[in-house]
Amino acid sequence: MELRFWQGSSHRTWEVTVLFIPAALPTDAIPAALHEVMQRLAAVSIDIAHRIARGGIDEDLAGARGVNADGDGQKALDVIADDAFRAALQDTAVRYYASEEQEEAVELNPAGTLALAIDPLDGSSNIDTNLSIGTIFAIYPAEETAAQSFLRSGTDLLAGGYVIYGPQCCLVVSFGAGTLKYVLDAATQGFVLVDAAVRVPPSSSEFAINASNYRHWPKPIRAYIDDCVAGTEGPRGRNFNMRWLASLVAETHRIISRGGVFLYPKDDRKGYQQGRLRLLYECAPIAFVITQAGGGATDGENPILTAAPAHLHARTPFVFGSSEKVARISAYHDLPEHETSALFGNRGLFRS
Ligand SMILES: O=P(O)(O)OC[C@H]1O[C@](O)(COP(=O)(O)O)[C@@H](O)[C@@H]1O
Ligand SMILES: [Mg+2]
Ligand SMILES: [Mg+2]
Repeated sequence: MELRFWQGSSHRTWEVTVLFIPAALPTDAIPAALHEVMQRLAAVSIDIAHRIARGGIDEDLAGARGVNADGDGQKALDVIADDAFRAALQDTAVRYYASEEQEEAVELNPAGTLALAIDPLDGSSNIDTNLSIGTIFAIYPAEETAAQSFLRSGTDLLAGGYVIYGPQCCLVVSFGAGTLKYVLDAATQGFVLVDAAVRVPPSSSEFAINASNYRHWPKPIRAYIDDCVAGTEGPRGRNFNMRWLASLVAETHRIISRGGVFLYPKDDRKGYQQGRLRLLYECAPIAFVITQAGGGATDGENPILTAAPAHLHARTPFVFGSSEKVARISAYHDLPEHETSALFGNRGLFRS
């Protein structure tokens, strides 16, 4: 079945076509109130996976477009994905749709009971590099206004998840009772549930951070990374490995698969006082998936899931991954300042 939508706004009007595969996602493990919405999300993401695989053949998905509400440059696929999800959710139970690519939330169905927040395309800087990119989504109960629906803590989430467009296309989602992993079967063009109880390994030797910002980080973050980099010669007494993909979904998927920790701290660059990642569209749903899989997710000090965004595009420092590593990074934040200033040696963490 092919669904066609006309998508219009002050600066763009075009047709959005989604090849809608009715049984894109088995719904046995999904709460009934979310069946239709999850089916639509799955159908659109299968379509996006196809377009990514054909990128450069008949369209340039990485071409520059406008600038979004946050001042980030948009690429063609950012806009295509946003339009496709919004159009496909129009006649569903979604009352409010809030997207990283749009300044305000839009009301899709005044009678709807759900509010959906989305990062339609995460990791945009990798669209033309053939590395994994993704979509992140969060579903809340709809309240009277969009603000009431979205400016709340992640503890109210009905669902949080992501789709990764990589060598495999996977959907990883939690409905509040554990984390589920589905893999797209290329033969049937449907997702197959492959793990109904995803668990993040509690410990690991890998950390992920954009180390080019080292000089801008707060002291506890520098101290933690200093101690990892010092390896066997430092206070941790063992070696670590570093990864940085610049694609939050891809980092999440690696951590879900084999553990590790991801850090995007606040730093002293202009515009990064609260880090880079958005609480509503990125951090809350990823934190939901990770904590439901036994991992940890904080802003360095406090749980991400207890924080409510002050506005739709609010950012937050973000640390998540294996529970032991997230707890250790929180402990670095509790050290007295003189201990995070010193290189190696005498941190209270290592005296006992
Ligand atoms: O380029 P930086 O500063 O390392 O930031 C990388 C981060 O930015 C992001 O690309 C932000 O997401 P968008 O691509 O949706 O804007 C994350 O996926 C990634 O973790
Ligand atoms: Mg993103
Ligand atoms: Mg994005």
